[in-house]
Amino acid sequence: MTVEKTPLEGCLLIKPRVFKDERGSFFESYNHQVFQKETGLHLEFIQDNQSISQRGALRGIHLQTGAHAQTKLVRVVQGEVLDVAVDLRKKSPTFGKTYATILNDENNHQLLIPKGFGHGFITLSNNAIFAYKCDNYYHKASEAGVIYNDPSLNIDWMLPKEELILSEKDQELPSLEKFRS
Ligand SMILES: Cc1cn([C@H]2C[C@H](O)[C@@H](COP(=O)(O)OP(=O)(O)O[C@H]3O[C@H](C)C(=O)[C@H](O)[C@H]3O)O2)c(=O)[nH]c1=O
Repeated sequence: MTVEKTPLEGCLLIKPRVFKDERGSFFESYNHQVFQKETGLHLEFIQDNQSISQRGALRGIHLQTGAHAQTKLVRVVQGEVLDVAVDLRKKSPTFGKTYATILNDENNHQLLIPKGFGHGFITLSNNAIFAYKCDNYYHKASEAGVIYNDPSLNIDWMLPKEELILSEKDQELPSLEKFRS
């Protein structure tokens, strides 16, 4: 696997080595030893999540705060999403800055979303199976987030507004400014 830095400190783009033959393809979606060696990070992922979304479904921008903050290693098992990491670390020089990349079942790319980052994605394929590893357990009371279309984030979600499908919760998330205050 190769590991590429992004403009946001700690947010890494990970490209696994894919073996293809006449039957199809194979790759190690996670190897603890290789991950530690290539990233230099000593993380212990303790919860795996999976969500299935239809085209236009936009989940985010979410994070857990404080002692329950999570590092996430995210990927697409099937389909395609635009995945977005938002630096919400209040003392970071890149606070409010975003990094977006296409994750799909062709490139098999993964994104490492550090603690303190907001995370969201929009589903671009008819359906998408999204899987990710977390280094801290779900803790509802620690959930926070920022509204997906905050103008100061300037995220191009690629689909027209009328195609977007959001949860009630996500439609009521605060602005970046409110999150920061
Ligand atoms: C995240 C989570 C949720 N749940 C329950 C809570 C709700 O009853 C139901 C759906 O939760 P929610 O609507 O928050 O799911 P998503 O919108 O996919 O949330 C995720 O979306 C973005 C992209 C993220 O990065 C986060 O991991 C996570 O916030 O699953 C659990 O039981 N455990 C969990 O770890």
